[in-house]
Amino acid sequence: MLRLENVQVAQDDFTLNADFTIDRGARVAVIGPSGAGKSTLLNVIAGFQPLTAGRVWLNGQDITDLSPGQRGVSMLFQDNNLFPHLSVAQNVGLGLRPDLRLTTTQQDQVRAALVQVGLGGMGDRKPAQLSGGQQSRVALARVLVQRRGLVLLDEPFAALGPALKMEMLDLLAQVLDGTGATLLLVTHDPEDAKRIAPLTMLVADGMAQAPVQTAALFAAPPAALRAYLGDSVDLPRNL
Ligand SMILES: Nc1ncnc2c1ncn2[C@@H]1O[C@H](COP(=O)(O)OP(=O)(O)OP(=O)(O)O)[C@@H](O)[C@H]1O
Repeated sequence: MLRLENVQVAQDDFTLNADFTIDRGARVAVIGPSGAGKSTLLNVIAGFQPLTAGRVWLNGQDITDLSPGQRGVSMLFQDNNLFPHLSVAQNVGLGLRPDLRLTTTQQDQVRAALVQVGLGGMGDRKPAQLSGGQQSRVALARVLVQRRGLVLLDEPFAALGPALKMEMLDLLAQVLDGTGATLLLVTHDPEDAKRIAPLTMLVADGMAQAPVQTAALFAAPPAALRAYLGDSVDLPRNL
């Protein structure tokens, strides 16, 4: 279980408050206007950004003062964060050991993660020798290989076309089915939320609200969500 208890993050004129609980194994989409604090929220949970007030709990442990590496949390950033001079396998291996001194078992884990995302046999390539979709798969494999209980994805597939993005979301769901990890997925696309996340959290007006049922939220969006979605909620699907 992830618990943000009276959390506040303040920087310059920006403030984000959060007070919510997410059950272990839940899948939550994080949606809201640009600049509302979605990335900030993930950074706080991952330990990359300090709190001004409050505590963060993960499975009963107070992780507020732990470094990112000690938290049992994996985070995937918007740009995939692949290193062009390293091979695909090395990029995945970084998830296990930043110095890449992998044991034979860890090398096997890297190979298995690459197979899992459909990149078996491509470990020796450089990222530039892969398509955009394949590069996203490498980044996902790096998250998988860590086998952490909480996975934070910050618009991971935003650069992909619709079909490829759906494919990646389905792959992600399949992988989470296997590991039982909790997911927080930042997205600007309501369809992403509907496809993968039974719960959705709205971040708006300085507040990360408690997650609610995705279907119910989009069926009757509150004012802040309506303002963000604009008319797009009413557009026919084929437009
Ligand atoms: N490194 C930083 N230093 C100072 N302010 C920052 C920094 N990064 C973000 N901010 C500010 O913090 C606020 C929240 O930004 P954040 O990136 O969390 O929003 P977001 O909801 O993820 O936006 P987007 O959807 O555009 O990615 C914004 O006002 C932004 O300008």
